[in-house]
Amino acid sequence: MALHAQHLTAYVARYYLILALINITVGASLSGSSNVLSLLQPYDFLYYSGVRAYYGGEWAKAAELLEKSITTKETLLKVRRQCYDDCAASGTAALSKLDSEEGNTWDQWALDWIQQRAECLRFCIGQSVSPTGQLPVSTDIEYEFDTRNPYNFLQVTYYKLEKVKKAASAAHTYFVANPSHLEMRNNIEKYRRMEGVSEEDFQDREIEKEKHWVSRVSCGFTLHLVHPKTTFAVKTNAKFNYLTVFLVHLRKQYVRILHIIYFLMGFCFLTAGDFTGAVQTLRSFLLFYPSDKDSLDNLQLYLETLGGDKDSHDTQPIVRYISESLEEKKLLYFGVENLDFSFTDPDLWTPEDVVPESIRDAWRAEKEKLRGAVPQVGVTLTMDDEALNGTNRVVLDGVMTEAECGSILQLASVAASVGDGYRGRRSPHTPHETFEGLTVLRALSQEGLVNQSDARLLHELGERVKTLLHSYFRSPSGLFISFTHLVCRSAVTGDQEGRLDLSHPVHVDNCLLEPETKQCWREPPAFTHRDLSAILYLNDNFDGGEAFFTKRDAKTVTAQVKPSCGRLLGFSSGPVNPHGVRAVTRGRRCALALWFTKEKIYRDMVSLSSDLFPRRLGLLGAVVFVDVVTPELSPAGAQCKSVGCLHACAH
Ligand SMILES: O=C(O)CCC(=O)C(=O)O
Ligand SMILES: [Fe+2]
Repeated sequence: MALHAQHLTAYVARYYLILALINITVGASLSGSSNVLSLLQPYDFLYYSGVRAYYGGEWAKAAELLEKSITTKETLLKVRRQCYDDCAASGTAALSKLDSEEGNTWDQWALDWIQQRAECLRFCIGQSVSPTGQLPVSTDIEYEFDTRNPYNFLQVTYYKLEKVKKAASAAHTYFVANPSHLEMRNNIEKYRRMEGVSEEDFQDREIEKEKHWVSRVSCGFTLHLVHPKTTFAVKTNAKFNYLTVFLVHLRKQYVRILHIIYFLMGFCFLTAGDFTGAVQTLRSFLLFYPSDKDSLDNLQLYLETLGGDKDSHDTQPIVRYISESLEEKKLLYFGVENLDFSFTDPDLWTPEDVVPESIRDAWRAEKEKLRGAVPQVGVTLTMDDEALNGTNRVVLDGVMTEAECGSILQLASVAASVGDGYRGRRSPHTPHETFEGLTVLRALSQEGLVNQSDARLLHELGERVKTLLHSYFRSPSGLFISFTHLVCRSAVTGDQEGRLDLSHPVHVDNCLLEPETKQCWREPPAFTHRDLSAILYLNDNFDGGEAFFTKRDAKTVTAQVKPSCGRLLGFSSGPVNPHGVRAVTRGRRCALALWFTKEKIYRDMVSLSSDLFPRRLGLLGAVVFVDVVTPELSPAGAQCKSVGCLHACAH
């Protein structure tokens, strides 16, 4: 448990601070209220106290406090959910006004709705949770609980208390989330051999909570958006428009969210067969992006399906909002042009003719900067789980433009060195194809050779894919880019006759698949930290090369995907998704493979910030040894792919 000694030092200062806070709060509240002690206490405080007892060898106390921290965290979540449900109705009177009110007052009613709901939530949560318990916990604590570290402490604690059944269960719970933890694996083996321990004791205590890890955006009537700093709900009816506009109005970064909302909303309405809703959503989207071709085509299609336009959309308040906003902007730009007034337009949708000609160039440049931050316009869902006949799989189209595919293909031909990424082997998977790979790091380090804006695009694509998959799979925890690899496979001309092999054999991205036993071993040399896989395809001018999924036998094909520019195949990296690539029998197939992790220590430092590229390059020169090897090819212990293991690899 040397690991914890490091963590502990970091906690000490915060621990005393929290302790002081608790004393103050409890002391103060006690004088005013008698039941304050029955309120939920901060679970981080309980955890720190438990860890302290652990290091003091006070095993019974440690067990009690650690358990309490776990149950308190759980209860806190339940309370929040319950309050959220209980408060769903509050403020709806204000909400109903949105439809009937004329003029400018709709945003006040929207604000009213949000405020009433917030007040209801605050009151409701305050009934069960102490004021300090309501404070957000530090990211360290989140990390501890996300990685199930409390169970690591509990395992030893129960062992010391000679409660081996509980120890076995804690060990197993920890191991499920940390399958490469060899020490815990050994411990589990030891527990297995112990008298009084049976197979049923190896219970995953977190299984109920984890079940909700990946769930689809349901097409209910309220869309819950969880932003790192805010949680809010958007009604998927006419009022939806008010809210999004209101949010855009509030903060420009919500523009990013707006795209995702519209994307998901359109999809939701469609799957629910509500074409009127889909038309409304599209119309709203087109107000911001009037020339988005796909949306215009879709609108046409939906209207045909509906048999004409029944609603007069001019009466929609969002239309009024836009026209009023544009009038305001005209005035503001007049001020910028004539009165030495400064105004930064947060909206990407402002039409050019609103901006005076004399400042249009500067305005365009500014807008371009903003545009880089926008994840996606015009992305469509092509295949979901059902179409792909499996679990946690998706195909999205329109993720890249033709021009972007062209830039990355160009980058591949200039910079990719033969065999790079697979230990210099020209043909790591099959002798009938040559293989070229380029890592982001290499792209950046080839200054002069590689156009830096292309290299930057490579990085931005990673962020774009992350945003899309994160929202599609609705992972509550953060996702980090773990590795980005630009890969081209070329058929060797004259060597394709009678070919029966694959371009990439069937494998699972985060464990070692053993088709005979249908087991998948989540252990090195597999890249066990990978949680989500994504392949962003760049071209289709080749023969063969379809990606496919199989059952665990690695033989029974369950779905197939044909690559094309801007098509994104996303799937969870685990054993539900064995996959491979069919032989490329003519031409060159290029794709950007990306892997994402929930584990911060495995994040790709190169991908952290495009702004930091030049500075990081120097820093990261030492990480050039980063090498990509496929799970089935890499020798045991050859993994050194993140700064997390830099120390181990450096010497
Ligand atoms: O290129 C593809 O379609 C899949 C590649 C793949 O599975 C991998 O690199 O792990
Ligand atoms: Fe793969």
